[in-house]
Amino acid sequence: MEGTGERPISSEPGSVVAEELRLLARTREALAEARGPRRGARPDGEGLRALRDAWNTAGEEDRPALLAQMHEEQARLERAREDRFPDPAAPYFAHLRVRVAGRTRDVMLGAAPLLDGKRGVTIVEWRKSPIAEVFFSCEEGEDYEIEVDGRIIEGKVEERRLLTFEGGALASITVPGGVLLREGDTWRFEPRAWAPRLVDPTSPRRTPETRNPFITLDAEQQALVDREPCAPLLVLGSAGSGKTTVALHRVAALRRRFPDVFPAKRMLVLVPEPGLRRLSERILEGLAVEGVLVRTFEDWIRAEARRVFSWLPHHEPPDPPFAACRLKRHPALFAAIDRLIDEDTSALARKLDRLLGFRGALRKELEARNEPILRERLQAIEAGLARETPGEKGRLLCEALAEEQDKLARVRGDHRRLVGDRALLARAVEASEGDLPAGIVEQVAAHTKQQLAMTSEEAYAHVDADRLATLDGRTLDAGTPEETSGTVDVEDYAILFELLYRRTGAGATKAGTLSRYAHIVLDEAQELAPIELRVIGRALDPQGSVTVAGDAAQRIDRSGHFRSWEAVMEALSVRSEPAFLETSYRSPRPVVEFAHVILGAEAPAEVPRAPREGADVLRTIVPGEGHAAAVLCEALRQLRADDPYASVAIIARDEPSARAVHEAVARGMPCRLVRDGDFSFGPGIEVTEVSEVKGLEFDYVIVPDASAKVWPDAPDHRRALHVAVTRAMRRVWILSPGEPSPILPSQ
Ligand SMILES: Nc1ncnc2c1ncn2[C@@H]1O[C@H](COP(=O)(O)OP(=O)(O)OP(=O)(O)O)[C@@H](O)[C@H]1O
Repeated sequence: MEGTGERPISSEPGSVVAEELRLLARTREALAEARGPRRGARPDGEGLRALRDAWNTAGEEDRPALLAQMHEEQARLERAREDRFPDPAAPYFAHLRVRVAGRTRDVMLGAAPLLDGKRGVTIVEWRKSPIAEVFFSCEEGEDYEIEVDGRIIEGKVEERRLLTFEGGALASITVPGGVLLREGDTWRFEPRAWAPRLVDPTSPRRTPETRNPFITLDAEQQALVDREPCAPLLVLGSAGSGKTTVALHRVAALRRRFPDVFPAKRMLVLVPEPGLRRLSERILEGLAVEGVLVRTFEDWIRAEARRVFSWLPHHEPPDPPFAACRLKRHPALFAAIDRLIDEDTSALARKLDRLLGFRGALRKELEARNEPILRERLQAIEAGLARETPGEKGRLLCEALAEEQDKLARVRGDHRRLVGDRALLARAVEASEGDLPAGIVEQVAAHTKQQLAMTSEEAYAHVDADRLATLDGRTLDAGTPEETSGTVDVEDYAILFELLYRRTGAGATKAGTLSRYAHIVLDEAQELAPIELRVIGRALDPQGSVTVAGDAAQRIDRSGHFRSWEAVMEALSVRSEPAFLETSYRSPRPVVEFAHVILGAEAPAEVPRAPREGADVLRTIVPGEGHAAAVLCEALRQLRADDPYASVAIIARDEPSARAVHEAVARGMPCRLVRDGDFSFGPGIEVTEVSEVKGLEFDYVIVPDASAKVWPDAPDHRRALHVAVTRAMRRVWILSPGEPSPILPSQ
């Protein structure tokens, strides 16, 4: 890029404004020229040229169709050209002035690039360009090095400014020590920093030693831990009130006091996410408990199902439809299972009726013709009917069932029918009383059909294996809709156990048995569906006990099947009055109060007690994602200096948002994108999504995407935001790029 040839900007506000306005004017000129006349875009596409040629040689009858195609192509080209240009109303959001090889250069950062050497205008894409990284990672006056096309380029940052626009006009410019704000035709200087100072001034800095402090349980918690070993325990309470702590301390206490009744191998801790699995393992380790199995529910039931139903396919679909997950976990599926079993039983009853009718006919026949073969048949039937159990019908039914002793094959057939038979699926929809949409039947049936279809490897089993090998070593169906073939959904495992139980009254097949435990901890139990809870209940020894911990306000499972805690305990086949923990230990008072308001109508009547004071929740609104990235990097850089051993979680709404934020922040500083619970539980910056952080905690929590678009006002978004902010042990920062989420309390 060429230098502007202008004097470096002085700190005098007028000259800064004048220079930015000049740059803007030049940019708009460059933009107008680059975009060209709006109508009649140049026919620069190959496709359009080909269509024009075809038009010249086409007969009259083909021309209308060709014309339509040409219009379409033209529109496509125009769209493509439009998309590549910056928005004239706000063409960039940042200005970087660097000195490279003795020359000064101005680089603007925006969503779309623009280059006009003649006018000295360079706008780079902030997400991709190497020079944009300098803006995010360096202070004014710092030297930098970047790699461009394999070459190292060195330079020095001279100026770094963030800009905002309102109604197409420049509205603010950051300058050292503050910001210049336009007010009508004049500009005013306001002393304030770009980004808020996140450090919590009320707590001492973290040191490596201040992690994992030893906890003394309060009297209420201790009483729960000391409960009768065989009594079930339901422990409820708001976020951070110590539910996990109590559940795991109870495991330690049972191990310590009754090692023979509760051997480690016969104790199971089930959690919803891998992050909480790892944290629970660490806490148990801290309590000197070894050998207790800690699993996510999915991992546990997958392993159980694969052992008991050895014929199961080995793969789960990479991207299963939400409809299947929703219906398969819905309590209304029980109605479909009932019908499936009933239909089968009535088929057997019909068979029996025929048999009884046959006996009557045989008797009459024998009276008429006294033939030995008829006598033998009648004797055989009567012998069968006369065996000692109450009621002929019931006995015959049992016999008929016993005939089909291969229960395994039966469960397999039942399962295929249940998830593939439209009439049975429709029964579930009907039983849901409007909760499940009618269209879900078709979606699930189609998904099942695809799952039962042969994979390409099976279909082409007769072809040489090396001819079937793909270049990237993946399966033939990978990345195609056929990759669902030959798979089983994770939700099917609980259904299979339910069917097995209905058929056999037990959880065993020839291949294996559902494991049994002397004690099971169920953490974040609000996330489990009744059909899943029933399997867990059956995995409990008859004398075994269970600790259930949860908080209905934190349920973020998208399929939303939680009804009540009574229903949870009933599905587990245990009874216990709930115990409530009243004190929020994790977060300071301002965070607890903020999180309470976020819940809206679902908030409990009382704000949880929070004995610890702390810093206010910070809130920042910026015009867009580019600004958000710049402000985030600035604030994090400062936080790293202020509290270097702190753990910082940037918690986005979902995975795509977490990826985008990570990509942006990683331009400015080291940070990790965390998936599958791979948290460090130590100092550093980690970017993740809400569903990953259930049950976890971090010193600082940043919600980086708190806009109306990403967090609309709906109960599930409210609960998810509540979960995100209640992870904070010190401070919360809510950053809204664009219009803030309506969930946020008014300031
Ligand atoms: N009696 C106590 N005194 C001090 N700190 C405690 C006490 N009980 C629990 N804590 C701490 O409070 C934090 C939250 O505890 P825990 O994770 O058990 O809460 P939770 O109710 O399971 O939270 P969530 O619902 O968010 O999963 C932890 O850091 C824990 O060490």
